[in-house]
Amino acid sequence: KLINIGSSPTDAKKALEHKYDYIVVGGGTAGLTIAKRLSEDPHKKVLVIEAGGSGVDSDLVTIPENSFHFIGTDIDWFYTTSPQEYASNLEINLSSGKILGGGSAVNGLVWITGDQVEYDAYEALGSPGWNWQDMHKCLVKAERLNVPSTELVNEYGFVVEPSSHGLSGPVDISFPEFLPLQHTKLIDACVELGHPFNRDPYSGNNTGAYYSLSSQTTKPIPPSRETSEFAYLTPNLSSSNLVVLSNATVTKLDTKTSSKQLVKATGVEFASPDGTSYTAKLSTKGEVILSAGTIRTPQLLELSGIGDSDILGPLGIDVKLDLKGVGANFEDQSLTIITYQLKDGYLSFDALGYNQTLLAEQQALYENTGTGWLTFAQGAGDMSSALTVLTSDELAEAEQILATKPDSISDDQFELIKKNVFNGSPQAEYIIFNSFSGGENKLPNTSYISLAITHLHPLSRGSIHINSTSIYDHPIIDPKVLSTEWDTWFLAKATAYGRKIMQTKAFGEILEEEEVWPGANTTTIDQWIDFIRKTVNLGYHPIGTASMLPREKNGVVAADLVVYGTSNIRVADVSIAPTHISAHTQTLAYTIGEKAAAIIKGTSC
Ligand SMILES: Cc1cc2nc3c(=O)[nH]c(=O)nc-3n(C[C@H](O)[C@H](O)[C@H](O)COP(=O)(O)OP(=O)(O)OC[C@H]3O[C@@H](n4cnc5c(N)ncnc54)[C@H](O)[C@@H]3O)c2cc1C
Repeated sequence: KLINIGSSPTDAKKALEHKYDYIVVGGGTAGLTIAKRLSEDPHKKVLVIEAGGSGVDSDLVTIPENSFHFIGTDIDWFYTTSPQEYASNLEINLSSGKILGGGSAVNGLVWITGDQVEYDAYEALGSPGWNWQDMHKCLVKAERLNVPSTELVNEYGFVVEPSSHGLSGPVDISFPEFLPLQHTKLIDACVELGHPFNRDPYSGNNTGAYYSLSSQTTKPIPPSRETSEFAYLTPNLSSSNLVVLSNATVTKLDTKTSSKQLVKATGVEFASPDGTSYTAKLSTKGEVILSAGTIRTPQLLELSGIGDSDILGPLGIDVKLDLKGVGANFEDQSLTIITYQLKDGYLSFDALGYNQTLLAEQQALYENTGTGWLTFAQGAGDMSSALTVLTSDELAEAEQILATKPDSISDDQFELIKKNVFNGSPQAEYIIFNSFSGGENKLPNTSYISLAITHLHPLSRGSIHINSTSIYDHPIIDPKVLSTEWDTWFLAKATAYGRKIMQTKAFGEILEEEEVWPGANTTTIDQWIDFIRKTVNLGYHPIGTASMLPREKNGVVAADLVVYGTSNIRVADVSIAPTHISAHTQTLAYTIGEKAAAIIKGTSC
């Protein structure tokens, strides 16, 4: 049952007369996954409390090409970082979905998994059962692969290995019905430069150029973005033991300390949009599952008195549990953009802004036939290892830089990442943004494209901590982006290599020769570093603030996802990921949701 507490407070009050076996805080990607799976036991009552509303009737959500259009709207938490000391004091946008489905309702729809060694690292860092094999099974359980039609295969050359995917899970994944020429050119360009073409990047080896699936449906027409709401909640609205309260913002957990000196949650406090306070209660053996995402999960723990006493004490918060790792070990990938103008006769999505006839045509095509530009999702990319991006001289320089561990990161995380830099697993991702996505002096009525370059495994680690006792104040988000020599040097080199990709014969057919951004004057490593320090972005893939690590290594949860020092509080969202994967993170969120449910039920995926 879905109850909007803003419009149906009476129904909400009635639902709150019950005690729940599980209260899931946050109905986002992982949260709705775990809630649905837990509710499969008809004897368990499950309550989800979500700050946002439903995305069912929102074009911003359902139309695939609208991803990123949510930024600044009322379905965006609209965070920015604190001024970044090593990046020209930039306050970098880190928008996040405030809606049922969370990130899955607003993201870029890219559906991709990382390299096997990156998942195995979770186990190596101290969490038995968290490895590629087990985690991949959980992802497969979530997936419903739509095998591409012969027409799509013939038109774009899409390849997919069904054996790497689930065919009957709740989450529809498909190739987009339309892939712009500039995206297929990325694959041609990378192959021209000698990168491998990877037929099955979902096998645990994702290195090379590849076609990527996206989280969208194929039927009915028109295709829709797939979200955790549409996949896990909408088909199960009639389940009597699954209640979802929307437009309800959790303010803190109610806890007591048990005789064993463990903190025990007894319920959850939350508020409706008009400020009315409510309490949801747990049954005696009940559990709270925090799935509020990397930014809000540590905030809620801290507001509930669980966190670093040096941070909570000065704010006057009663410290229930001194847990230093809460909000620490925060990591995001870092991203730069270079921009080129398309030759006359070629169009990018910029044209939807200056050509109203084209926009109307594409809207009609989408509505009537389910094809065309509005079905767009990435569809193509390249994961490059350091061995591809760097010359042999540069690899020698990389060894020198990595001879010293920066203070930001733990010994074992550093050693794992360093090993992977030289063993050929991906360190940089290249994807096309099909519009003018970075730069100055944009000409009217002109189509551009940008190349987005992502450093997948930075060594910088930052933090997310509260600075007030109110849930409504954003926490301080400090990724410490580019704070290590490696992060700065490698991103600069990877960005310079991006220019090589854009200067291939493949792209020469469709791009004007002159680079629009940063432009031909940027050539030396110092100039590239200057460029990235002035323009760096984050990957919108924040992780790590409730890390699944040993407690003494800034861990917050153990392998069973129970918060250290508590008896019935678990975390299940991407904040538990201790280090990054070479991928976008929605597959990780669904994996965590499925695996967390299996752990709680005492089964496996
Ligand atoms: C702009 C953008 C683009 C992205 N692009 C891609 C992509 O193309 N491919 C990909 O794989 N990944 C992408 N990602 C990342 C991916 O979507 C996220 O990593 C993933 O969805 C996170 O899942 P989660 O369950 O950890 O958190 P979320 O899905 O963010 O869920 C957290 C939920 O908790 C709710 N919540 C928070 N605080 C409270 C509170 N106090 N009370 C009640 N509810 C609360 C939120 O509203 C939200 O619904 C993108 C993310 C963004 C923001």
